Amino acid sequence: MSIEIRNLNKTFGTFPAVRDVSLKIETGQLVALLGPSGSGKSTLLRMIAGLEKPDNSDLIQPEVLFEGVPVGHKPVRKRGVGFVFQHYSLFRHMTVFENVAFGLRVRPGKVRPARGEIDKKVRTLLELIQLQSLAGRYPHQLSGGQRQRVALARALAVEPQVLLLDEPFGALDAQVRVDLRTWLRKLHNEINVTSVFVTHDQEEALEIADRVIIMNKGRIEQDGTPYDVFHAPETPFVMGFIGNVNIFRGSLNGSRGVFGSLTVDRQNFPGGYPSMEGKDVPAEMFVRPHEIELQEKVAGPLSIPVRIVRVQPAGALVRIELRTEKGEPLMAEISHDKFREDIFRPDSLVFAELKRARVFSNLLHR
Ligand SMILES: Nc1ncnc2c1ncn2[C@@H]1O[C@H](COP(=O)(O)OP(=O)(O)OP(=O)(O)O)[C@@H](O)[C@H]1O
Repeated sequence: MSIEIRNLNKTFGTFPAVRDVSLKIETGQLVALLGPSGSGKSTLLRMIAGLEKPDNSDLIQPEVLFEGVPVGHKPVRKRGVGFVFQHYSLFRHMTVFENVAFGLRVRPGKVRPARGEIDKKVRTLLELIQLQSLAGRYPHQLSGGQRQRVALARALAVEPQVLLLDEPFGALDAQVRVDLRTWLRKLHNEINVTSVFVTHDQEEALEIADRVIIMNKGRIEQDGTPYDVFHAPETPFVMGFIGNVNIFRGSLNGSRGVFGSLTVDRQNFPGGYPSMEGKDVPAEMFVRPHEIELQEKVAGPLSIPVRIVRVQPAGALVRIELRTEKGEPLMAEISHDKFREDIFRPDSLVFAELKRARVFSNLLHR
């Protein structure tokens, strides 16, 4: 089922938690709402669910449509939505099996499946979440990750048209989160229910979502594939929020930018550069650590002399902490192969060549 929302706003008192959000989600997509704490993700999700009413006035007429049909007037239980929350409380006095069966058993007589059918369905779901062998256990006899899987099976039992997940793995420890997100992606490939999940964990969003919607201060900053938001960030906020980044503050004078001791020219700039006229326009240059190459000699116009402060070789890439002549910190990441080739000793002087950088003018994006 597709989801479309138009002109959603939500103000709490005078505080605008969600501002003018419109978007369309295709059937079967797995979409992540990603943003820092307080950016409005949960509020947006709750409005899609019907748990929160969007602002409505003569000027703003919000709409939530499922498969093109407005559902704004429908209460939560009639929207065909399945939920999984961070602290989803399973019924403590019910077994795993009974928890999953619950939503079907409480259906009114006319639409309640027969007992045998419910049993069959629950068994299929337990198989799907790979907990068949724990059907008779009670929630307190499960790990946190197992409990969240049961919560998901319980949400799926009533065959929701849309699945909404609010930080579903937020309360779990790091390794369990990693396992569960791989598992959730696989599960989604099998069942293909249109799903929206809220997270503040960028790795989680980039790894499992088809599409990532980045929110900041109640607005959508960027809406794109994981590849796009990582490699082609459209705003300084997205550039700084996704992945690690070095930021150089400076200014633009037409086609020339000055960032500390570095002067760059739009003509031979390896990355995005805003085209704008004007003098001394405040700007920021963003460089990812893996887009810096370290050399013994100066190499090209985007080469800065730096001193090595510290080397952290424990990881997929070697992280090298640097300091510019002006004392500004800079972080580079190089491969272990490269690290073996050259001599990178703390305190030695090398040149950091910016292989790719992106300039954003503060005026254009604020
Ligand atoms: N019922 C409420 N009453 C007043 N303010 C609220 C209410 N619900 C949310 N807010 C405020 O709205 C803003 C957005 O909250 P929301 O929970 O949507 O953010 P979020 O991006 O999901 O954050 P988090 O990741 O911390 O859950 C926050 O500043 C929050 O304090």
